[in-house]
Amino acid sequence: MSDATTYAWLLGRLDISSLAILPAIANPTASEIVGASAAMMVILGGIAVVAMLTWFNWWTPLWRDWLTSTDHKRIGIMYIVLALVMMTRGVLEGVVMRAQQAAGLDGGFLADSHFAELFSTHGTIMIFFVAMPFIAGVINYVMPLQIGARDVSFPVLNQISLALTAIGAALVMISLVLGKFSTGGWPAYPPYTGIAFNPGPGPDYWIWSVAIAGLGSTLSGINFAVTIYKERAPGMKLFYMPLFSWTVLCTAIIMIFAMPPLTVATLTLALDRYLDFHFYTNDLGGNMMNYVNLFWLFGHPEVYLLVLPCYGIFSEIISTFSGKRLYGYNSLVFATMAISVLSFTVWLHHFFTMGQSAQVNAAFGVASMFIAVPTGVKVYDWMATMFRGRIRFSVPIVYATGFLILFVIGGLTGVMLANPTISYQVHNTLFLVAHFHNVIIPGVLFGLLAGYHYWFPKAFGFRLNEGWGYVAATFWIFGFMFTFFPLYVLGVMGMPRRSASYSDPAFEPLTLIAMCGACLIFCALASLLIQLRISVRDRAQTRVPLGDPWNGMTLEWSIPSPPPEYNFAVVPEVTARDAFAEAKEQGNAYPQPTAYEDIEMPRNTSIGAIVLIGGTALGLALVWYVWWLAILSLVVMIGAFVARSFRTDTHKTIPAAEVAAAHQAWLAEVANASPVKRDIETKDTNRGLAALELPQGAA
Ligand code: HEA
Ligand code: HEM
Ligand SMILES: [Cu+2]
Repeated sequence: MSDATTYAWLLGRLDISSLAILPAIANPTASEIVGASAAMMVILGGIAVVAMLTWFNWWTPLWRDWLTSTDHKRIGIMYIVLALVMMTRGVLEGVVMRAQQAAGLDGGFLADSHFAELFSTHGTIMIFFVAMPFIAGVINYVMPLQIGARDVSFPVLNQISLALTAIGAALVMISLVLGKFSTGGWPAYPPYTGIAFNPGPGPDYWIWSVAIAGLGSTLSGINFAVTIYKERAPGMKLFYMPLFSWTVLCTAIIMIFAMPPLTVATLTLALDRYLDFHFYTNDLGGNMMNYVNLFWLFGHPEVYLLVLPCYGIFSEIISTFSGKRLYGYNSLVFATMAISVLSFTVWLHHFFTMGQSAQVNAAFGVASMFIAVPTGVKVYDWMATMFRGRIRFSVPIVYATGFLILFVIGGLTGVMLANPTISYQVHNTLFLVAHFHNVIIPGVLFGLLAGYHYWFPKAFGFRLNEGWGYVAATFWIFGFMFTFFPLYVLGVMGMPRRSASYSDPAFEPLTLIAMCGACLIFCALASLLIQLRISVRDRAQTRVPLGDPWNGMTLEWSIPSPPPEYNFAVVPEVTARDAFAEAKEQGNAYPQPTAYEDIEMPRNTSIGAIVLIGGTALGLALVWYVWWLAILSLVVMIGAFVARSFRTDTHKTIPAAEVAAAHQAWLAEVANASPVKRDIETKDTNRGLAALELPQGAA
């Protein structure tokens, strides 16, 4: 018996040849060296993190304050850190792909299969492990504060959702070091992901990372929706909610209904691969078109799930920095609802060319175009909000302006694609790639970055550096335009998406411009990192402990920065929309409470960490056929859940006296803050400062 079979029970199909670095040593082609360097970056990055945690003695605080925390704010921050780490990889992959295509006339430096792996990981990472966790993070941080809640409805479930998302991200990272990832694109269509075409571990990595993270998103959706229905502060009717919270509610409902089709698609694909089922094969009654339908039944609502909360972020930012209440609040809410419902009626526009009748195509084409109507309503509402506002041109509104101009272009090319006859011409060309980056980058990414800039002072008590903020935003906007506008032209010229190389020299100049654009985007990412570093260094000068750095209108600005664990010392009574702005107008922004009560908060728990470790082991075991490990990790996780269900001391009480002391100290700080100091705290830029009112009515 060979060594491999001797150890098969122990390591499944994992053996020394699975190490991604080895081929680069045996056969150092450019492609292998790029792959091996990426693997080394993951390994060295991992070692660096462990070394840093040990050197600074950060293991205990990491465990006590973060990994076991059930506080929605900390969970939100961890989601965002995860998203930023994964974004670094996603952007680097984008740059490498653009370099490959720029050099791709009759060749390039990457092997075809390596390029295929790159667009598959890039798409998967950007959607599932950048956009989704970033959104989940912002929602987690902001939504409970906006509705006057002390936490989400199910804090422990929240921790588990984060763990499930992190498992997916971990599996994609591990695939750089052990084995290869799928080559089937982010939708992982069979037959490319079928066992006959690709028997390796790649599609299995995709299946388990997406299935596990998708489960986390379903649970998050339930958690967010229940929180909004059940935890609003007294008096906060649904139509008093800030617009961001409204978009969260609609997104949560989309999550609840759109994630299950993805779960079904991934798990049936797994059944095909693991147990020789024939859902998506040509023989034995299978039909791979069913996969395509199921995937886009999820995939289309998914893109609105991503963009709706960002519409919410832009709504908050545009109104705050225009110094005006939102124009057309009701129409914005109804437009959000309309988009959520319509998002479930258009999935077929992703495969107009799959052979259904012209009538069916026409129906879905028209339905897709309908979405332009509520979206247009929103665009006009935002413009009307800015109209005659005293606009403070701070970093978040730079992103918002970039969004308004660029997103409309991306939306309009979407409407073009919704016309089946046009789709027949440009489907699966770079025109499509340009369309979706044109909606996702200005719409989703700019929204999240604007939100990051806007709420950062709330979360950490000091501002992000403005100068580097402008630099990053400018790089993003111009980098985006240089990278993706040429792709519209390339698409119309007929260059297919997902091509590692091409033979038509006419494509070359535009691919070169796109590569330069990608380098600008890389500079944008670097600027964000520099900005963070500098902001942390200078934090003493940019502190905003009073908690209202932008002259905000909603409840999250009415509490200290960073907020206490329980958010609100006394849960506020809400009597109107824009509750904090209203209170300021009435001179009652910081009321003196009549009494304080004990506050009950959930205790820390290690269940999330157990799920993280157990789930990662389970995922790896399934990918590599290590059955004993799969069973063991399942048993451990189930055991942990059973054990937890016996615990009775799941909550702790924060005594009223402690809450009162902290709150009174802060109120005194607010009251003592001279107008000058408050002015400094509200002075994000010098522009338009005259329009600012200082917080009034401090107790
Ligand atoms: C955030 C993500 C996002 C958003 C918001 C959108 C928005 C839209 N998308 Fe896009 N789309 C994607 C992400 C997104 N898309 C992705 C990822 C893919 C490809 C996936 C893949 O294959 O890998 C894709 C692919 C895709 C296709 C498939 C094409 C093909 O495969 O051949 C189609 C076809 O109909 C389409 C249509 C639309 C439409 C009609 C909108 C509309 O919602 C746009 C509405 C907005 C506006 C129109 C602008 C503002 C409106 C006004 C100013 C009012 C005036 C305008 C009019 C009256 C027209 N999209
Ligand atoms: C930041 C700079 C980015 C660059 C340079 C970039 C570049 C690219 C490139 C070169 C491709 C392959 C195009 C092809 O098929 O020929 C691609 C595909 C893709 N990108 Fe990006 N991208 C970026 C950001 C994003 C973001 C932010 C998202 C989503 C949140 C995203 C989602 C996708 C998806 C879903 C695909 C399709 C993958 C597939 O074909 O299956 N990208 N990108
Ligand atoms: Cu769609």
